[in-house]
Amino acid sequence: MTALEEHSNKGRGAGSGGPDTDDEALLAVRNLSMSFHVSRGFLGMGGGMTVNAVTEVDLTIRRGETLGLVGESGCGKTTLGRCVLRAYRPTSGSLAYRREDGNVVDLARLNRSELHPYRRQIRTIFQDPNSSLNPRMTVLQIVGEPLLAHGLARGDDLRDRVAETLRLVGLRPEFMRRYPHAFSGGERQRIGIARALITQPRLVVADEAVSALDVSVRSQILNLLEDLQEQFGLTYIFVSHDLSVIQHLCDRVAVMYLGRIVEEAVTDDLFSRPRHPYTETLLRALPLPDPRLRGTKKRIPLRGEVPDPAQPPSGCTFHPRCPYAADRCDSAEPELAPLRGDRASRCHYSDTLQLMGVTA
Ligand SMILES: Nc1ncnc2c1ncn2[C@@H]1O[C@H](COP(=O)(O)OP(=O)(O)OP(=O)(O)O)[C@@H](O)[C@H]1O
Repeated sequence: MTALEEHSNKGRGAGSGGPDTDDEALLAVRNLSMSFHVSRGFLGMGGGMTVNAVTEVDLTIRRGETLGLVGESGCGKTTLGRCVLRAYRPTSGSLAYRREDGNVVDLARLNRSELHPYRRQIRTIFQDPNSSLNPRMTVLQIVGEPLLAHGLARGDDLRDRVAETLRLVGLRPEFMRRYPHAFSGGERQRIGIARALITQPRLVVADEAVSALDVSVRSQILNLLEDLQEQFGLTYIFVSHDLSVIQHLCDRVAVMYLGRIVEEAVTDDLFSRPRHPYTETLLRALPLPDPRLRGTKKRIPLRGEVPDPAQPPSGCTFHPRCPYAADRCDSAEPELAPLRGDRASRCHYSDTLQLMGVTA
């Protein structure tokens, strides 16, 4: 197998936000699964079990867009993000990444050295700016390190590029001599963003990138991310629990439940007309600042917990918590089926249910 796998780009449209032939697709995630083997009991003497953290995910990320990933804790958002970053090697499936020269390479099949050039193109912003920055490194070392690692700059050139990137994220270049403890949470997150952007990436995975910040700082960082996206044509995958952040920032949203995408839609459509019962209950369980949504229907809490992914329910995995579950739902597993209007839902009854709990 060669490092560069030309991808035939044929086929699967449903639930992928468009067919693979979409020239705007920067990354086409296809049939991607990631399982972990977990040992049980003292020194693993209780045997092992398999946790299917991500199951058969299809998702297309288009150039220049922000795709939101939402779902309760444990639904597989972080694992999916880490597969895209190739921090994990997926158990199966492909990650068809369109390179700058137009060729497509399957990142899922590359080994460590083959992945190296792509690591500067696909970067991450960490969640917690307090723990993700090495306290013993100066800002110059932290922000400049990826340039050194990729052999892109050194010496004065490196210093100049760090200064320029600090300016871009709203920090003074002279800050490069300081250590992380000298900065506030918001400033540290700006340092983390500078570190992610210094290699001029094309795709940025931001996993709960603003959730550790105060509300006022949060909106400044979100505005910064939007400005940087506009300036550099960045593509974002934005993972968040916070639906108001997702609603504000994202062009499209994919909702995950127990490792699978259960609904995908353009942000406004998803928030105003959810088509999967899980999306509807998520929206109705959480307070939303959008006045269009607030107070239109009463809030209902989500019933029960997310089931153990090592022992998922039969049929539709959401059926034990679904307010609309019917007989068929506990035996037959629904597909992620395309609906009208560039959206998809994994529910037997998406076409017939009146999920209008959110808007009047
Ligand atoms: N390294 C690992 N080893 C074993 N199980 C794991 C590992 N990482 C994640 N899991 C399991 O995979 C499932 C999905 O976890 P993941 O962290 O991706 O979900 P999440 O939606 O990002 O949750 P959160 O919002 O809490 O981060 C969970 O059941 C989790 O316990």
